[in-house]
Amino acid sequence: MDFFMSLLSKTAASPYQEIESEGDKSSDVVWHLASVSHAQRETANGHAPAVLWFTGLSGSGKSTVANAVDKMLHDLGCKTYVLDGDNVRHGLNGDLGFSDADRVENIRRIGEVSKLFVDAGLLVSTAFISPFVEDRESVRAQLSDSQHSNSQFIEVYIDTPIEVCEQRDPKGLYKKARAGEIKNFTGIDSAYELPINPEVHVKTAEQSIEACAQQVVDYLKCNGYLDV
Ligand SMILES: Nc1ncnc2c1ncn2[C@@H]1O[C@H](COP(=O)(O)OS(=O)(=O)O)[C@@H](OP(=O)(O)O)[C@H]1O
Ligand SMILES: Nc1ncnc2c1ncn2[C@@H]1O[C@H](COP(=O)(O)OP(=O)(O)O)[C@@H](O)[C@H]1O
Repeated sequence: MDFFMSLLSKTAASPYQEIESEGDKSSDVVWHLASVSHAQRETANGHAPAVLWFTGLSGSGKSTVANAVDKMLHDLGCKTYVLDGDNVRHGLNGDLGFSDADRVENIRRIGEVSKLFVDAGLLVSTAFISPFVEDRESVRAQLSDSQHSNSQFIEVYIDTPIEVCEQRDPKGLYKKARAGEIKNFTGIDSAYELPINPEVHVKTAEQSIEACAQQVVDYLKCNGYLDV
């Protein structure tokens, strides 16, 4: 450690940057600047980083379309990853349930994780109901203070009528919710706030899974994300 510190002290710029403390948080926490720049990562990857933020009801098709998009982008040579509600709730967010407060915390943590993936240069797809406008906009705001010309937050509204979701019912959850066995179920006794101006609006009841995924990839192509 001493060896590295002495090396660092010989370099012109310090890799440490003080950050303003919020409230009573410790001001002893400093930000360590990265030695590989965002531009270097973009050049190496051949694409810009971003989060494709899929939002929609349970059964709307978030996971299905997100994974289809992930496969298409991977096949194009992009660095990608999918963060899925069902998986993340087993690990990182295993302590959270489905009250409004827990959903807010769920999305806050996913927002932070997404930001790290974007910082690492990836095209990350997230598949969470994320029912509240304020929380989605908060993640958007966190990803807007970058040096990139393109926005790093792309909201993908998976728009599927609840009747269709309920008919699909891939996990049998609507049936349980209607029977009163699951409380606070989104669209039944818990709110879903519609996206106001999503970058991509996908109607899964009107087109195939492949066409839905292609619509998202086309957005990236048309907006310069894949042309670095
Ligand atoms: N009460 C209730 N309401 C909604 N969904 C429920 C509930 N209980 C369990 N599940 C299952 O959890 C998945 C949703 O988790 P998310 O993390 O995406 O939810 S949220 O964004 O915090 O609202 C959701 O997955 P998807 O079907 O993939 O959306 C369900 O499988
Ligand atoms: N065009 C489509 N887009 C996405 N999913 C579709 C489509 N048509 C049918 N489905 C089916 O709907 C279900 C969606 O489930 P899932 O992707 O788990 O939704 P969510 O992640 O939103 O809960 C899957 O069984 C999928 O095969």
